[in-house]
Amino acid sequence: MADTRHQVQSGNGNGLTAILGAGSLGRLWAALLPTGTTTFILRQHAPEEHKPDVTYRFQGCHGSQFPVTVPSMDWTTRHPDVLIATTKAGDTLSALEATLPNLKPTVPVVLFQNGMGSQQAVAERWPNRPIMAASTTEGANRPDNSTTVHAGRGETWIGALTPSASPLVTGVANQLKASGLVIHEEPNILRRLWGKLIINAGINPYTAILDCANGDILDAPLFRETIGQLCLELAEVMHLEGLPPRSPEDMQSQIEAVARSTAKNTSSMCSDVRRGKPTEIDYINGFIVSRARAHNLPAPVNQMLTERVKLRTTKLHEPLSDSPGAT
Ligand SMILES: NC(=O)C1=CN([C@@H]2O[C@H](COP(=O)(O)OP(=O)(O)OC[C@H]3O[C@@H](n4cnc5c(N)ncnc54)[C@H](OP(=O)(O)O)[C@@H]3O)[C@@H](O)[C@H]2O)C=CC1
Ligand SMILES: CC(C)(CO)C(=O)C(=O)O
Repeated sequence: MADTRHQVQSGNGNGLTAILGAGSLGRLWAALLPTGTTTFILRQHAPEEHKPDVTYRFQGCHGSQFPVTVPSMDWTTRHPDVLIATTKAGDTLSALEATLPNLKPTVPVVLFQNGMGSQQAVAERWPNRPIMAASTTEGANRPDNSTTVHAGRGETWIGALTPSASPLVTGVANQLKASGLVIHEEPNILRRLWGKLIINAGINPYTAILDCANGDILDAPLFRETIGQLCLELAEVMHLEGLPPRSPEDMQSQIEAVARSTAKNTSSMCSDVRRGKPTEIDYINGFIVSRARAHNLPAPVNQMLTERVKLRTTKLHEPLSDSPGAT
């Protein structure tokens, strides 16, 4: 008899995971899930356009390396049991708009974005679909186009965002556990996402503005002079959003502890700015500003950090006034 423990109840029972977003995190999952059980959903171009396999070298946490080849999705022959969305927060809604018409309405969708706001937008757009969110502390990056590195082992929590997702969380968690990564079912995923949001709000913008590694923010005057007020703003907004009380001092200690324990890391936001990519600031500090505004509350430090990160992204792309050809 077939072992169905790792199969999601609503799917086709083939254990196929479709990954929307063939970036660092998507490639991490594709490398670690069993060979032949993943497929990448690439950007939609012309329907008849041939989409190639995605090939790269994967480097595990302890330096082991192996080649990975993942076929791109062919909707005419393949039907996934789970779709995991590993696009950036700002791309997720439009990527799903293009993809979900192909996906059976009972197939669970798991959102892996950092920050907040994109998950709610997806759950509100498709309230009858089984939508879940995941919060992960795994770390992956791509030093070049053909290499994906598992930079740090972490854990992943998965929980339901829409009512029809609740009975499917165990099946999805079991399917993803075949990767060997640590997965937990999370009954209160929004609380878990807020927990990560606090860390990202207190580290990422500082590293992006100061163009430095996580640990280097700790002695920087910008951080020292504003982190107390930032945590006060976070505590006020979380209180008004009905989350369990957290003291600003406790949040600050946690932010500083993570900055110390990841001292040599380049944060995702600093890395985005350096590469000239859009950042997720609107879903981190920008999200706090918009929730504060909804409660008629000012959030000046979150606002200032959001503006300065945006300025930094724009500035990097402006031609220098003394560059050749500038007018
Ligand atoms: N990397 C990590 O360690 C972690 C990442 N996360 C979160 O996971 C999310 C993804 O991060 P990460 O993998 O680093 O980001 P990447 O930028 O490396 O990957 C995102 C991928 O999505 C692709 N994409 C964008 N739009 C579409 C679309 N419409 N259809 C198909 N593919 C699309 C991008 O393609 P293209 O390059 O062509 O734009 C890119 O390959 C982020 O929200 C991040 O915060 C969370 C925890 C850890
Ligand atoms: C925790 C932290 C800051 C680690 O670098 C992170 O999640 C990120 O870079 O986005």
